[in-house]
Amino acid sequence: MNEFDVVIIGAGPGGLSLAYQLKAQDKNVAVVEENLWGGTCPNRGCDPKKVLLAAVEAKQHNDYLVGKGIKQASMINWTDLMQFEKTFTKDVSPSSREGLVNSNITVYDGHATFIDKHQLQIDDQIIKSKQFVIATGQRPGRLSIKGQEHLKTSTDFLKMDELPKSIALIGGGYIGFEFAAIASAAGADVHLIHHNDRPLKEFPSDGVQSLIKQLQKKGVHFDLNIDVTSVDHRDKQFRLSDDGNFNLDVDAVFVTAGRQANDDTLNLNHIGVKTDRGGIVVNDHLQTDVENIYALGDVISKKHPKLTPVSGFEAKYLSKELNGGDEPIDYPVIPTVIYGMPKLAQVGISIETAEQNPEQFNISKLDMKNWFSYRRINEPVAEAEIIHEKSTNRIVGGYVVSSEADTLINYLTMIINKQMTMDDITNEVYAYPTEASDLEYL
Ligand SMILES: Cc1cc2nc3c(=O)[nH]c(=O)nc-3n(C[C@H](O)[C@H](O)[C@H](O)COP(=O)(O)OP(=O)(O)OC[C@H]3O[C@@H](n4cnc5c(N)ncnc54)[C@H](O)[C@@H]3O)c2cc1C
Ligand SMILES: NC(=O)c1ccc[n+]([C@@H]2O[C@H](COP(=O)([O-])OP(=O)(O)OC[C@H]3O[C@@H](n4cnc5c(N)ncnc54)[C@H](O)[C@@H]3O)[C@@H](O)[C@H]2O)c1
Repeated sequence: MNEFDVVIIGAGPGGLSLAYQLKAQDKNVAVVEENLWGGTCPNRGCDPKKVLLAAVEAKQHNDYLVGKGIKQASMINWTDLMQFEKTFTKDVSPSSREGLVNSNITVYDGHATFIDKHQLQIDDQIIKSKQFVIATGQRPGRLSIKGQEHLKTSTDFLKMDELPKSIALIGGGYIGFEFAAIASAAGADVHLIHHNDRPLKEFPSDGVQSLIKQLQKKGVHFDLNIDVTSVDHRDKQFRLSDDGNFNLDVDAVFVTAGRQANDDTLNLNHIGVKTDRGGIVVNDHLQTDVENIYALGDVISKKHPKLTPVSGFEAKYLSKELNGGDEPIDYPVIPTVIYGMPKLAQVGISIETAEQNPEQFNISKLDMKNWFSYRRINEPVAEAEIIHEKSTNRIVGGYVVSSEADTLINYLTMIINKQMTMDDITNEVYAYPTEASDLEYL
């Protein structure tokens, strides 16, 4: 029987990053993966999505300047775009696996389940380890409704060779908004269906309203307060209905109503690892209720967003923790972005908190549309709200809606984490004219 110091279950960004860091400490490490090596982000998540978005960004930047130096609006060819996307995804799994093998990290292909706290079953093999790290991520959630077998997932969306003429997305979260922006720019008639009137509830409502307005201008239909209860397949189309008068016929339906932690097929209850609705329960050392078993990334139940760099941060933390560290994990502020054209990004203290504490915080509302950076590209919307702490004159939070929101939010993240004051920011010299040289106006 093979015995290891640490076995990592799941070869996503979190598990892979940890494996290399532990190997660099001379630990005897194995990684188990049941599906594609590299995990969600590079195979069926962030990266293929952002390749599709490249065409959307190029199209929109072109179209903003029609009549201002550009002759005509451009069109996306979905088939070509998808072929380009596949050049990014096709080698990820073999090369991720090969990278581990070349670094003398043992790899196992198969589904892992625990026999006890020191033994793992992988199909018909059993391996032993002093410690385990569960890094099994999440999978697309399903909807228990009539005709649920007709619902496609985000994984299906990111590999479809042809773009359906009409698409429904059920669930107004990150994935629903991003796919709506991509599919509508590529020419599909898109319906985003949400069960209440507050999609993207973790984002500030003014920012969400601006984003919705822009997507509506591009033809996206928002069907709010609709609880879809059935999907019928008829005449090559799918009819979505609720228990009232809502009926919609489309060519394809995708469920984008949340993701489900991969914690339910590892035999965790049997060995005493606790889970809740959000995933595996860990303490502030990322340790489960079983002392030699840790967990990281999307599979854990946490208040922090489930994102690739957060899994990476937790992997870095665990590489120290499993090497004798004993500090609790201390997360920096984490930026979140809804990609599209425009993008919606936020970081730090929420607008809601700032509004509830006016003695502590100032909120500046900025309409940036006429700033040189945005006028130059003739961008129809560029706005932000920035929160300053009165006592220190420091930026502590904010959100941005614009095509450059991701760049600006990363600057804000650094400014907040490094506790820079407005004087610190304006004392730097930045390349001009750029989003960085705009920082002095915040
Ligand atoms: C459509 C989409 C777009 C996204 N876009 C972004 C983005 O723009 N930016 C961002 O930061 N994040 C984005 N995310 C989220 C990001 O992909 C995840 O946060 C990240 O992949 C989590 O990494 P992880 O290592 O925790 O888990 P994962 O990447 O999910 O990896 C877990 C791995 O464990 C394997 N596994 C599961 N169970 C077992 C088992 N029992 N035995 C063996 N192996 C097992 C799985 O097959 C998988 O490969 C997106 C996600 C999706 C779905
Ligand atoms: N840009 C990024 O960083 C990015 C992009 C995509 C995904 N992700 C990650 O993946 C996770 C999952 O994304 P997601 O969009 O699937 O989930 P989500 O949790 O962000 O959003 C799901 C939405 O669907 C709604 N919903 C639930 N049930 C519904 C129903 N029956 N009908 C209509 N609406 C319903 C929920 O209220 C919620 O607003 C995100 O939380 C994030 O961690 C990140």
